[in-house]
Amino acid sequence: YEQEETTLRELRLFLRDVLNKLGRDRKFHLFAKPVDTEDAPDYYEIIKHPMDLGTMMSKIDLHRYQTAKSFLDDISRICLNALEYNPDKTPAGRAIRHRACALKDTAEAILKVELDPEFEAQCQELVNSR
Ligand SMILES: O=C(C1CCC1)N1C[C@@H]2C[C@H]3C[C@@H](O)[C@@H](O)[C@]2(C1)O3
Repeated sequence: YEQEETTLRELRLFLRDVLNKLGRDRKFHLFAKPVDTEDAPDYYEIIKHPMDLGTMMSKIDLHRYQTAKSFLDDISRICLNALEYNPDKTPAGRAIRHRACALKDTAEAILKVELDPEFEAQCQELVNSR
């Protein structure tokens, strides 16, 4: 049991570090907090599964991520929502779409370099065993 808690603690530390790296990049600031309906009144009519980097940090602390894959799934959700809501028809929409793709690619690139596949496999085994 202790070994399992040690593994999950290490995962939380790793994921906070990844989020901090993404949060330091100014071009990802628009993904930092939930979309404000003041700015986009129809946003939550269109986007049914909103996600943002601040919510992800809370989810880490709530022990909502048992694997790095589930963390990446939420990053992909942020990207998908941005592509869905922001059409490729205006410079503003294109800029958001570009940054959404950069967010996803950057997160995947960090994990490719910093995440040990063995460690991720150990996390997945933990999920399977529970
Ligand atoms: O999709 C997003 C965010 C980017 C990733 C989440 N928004 C929808 C609105 C449209 C556009 C301009 C502002 O109205 C601002 O509120 C938003 C925020 O950007």
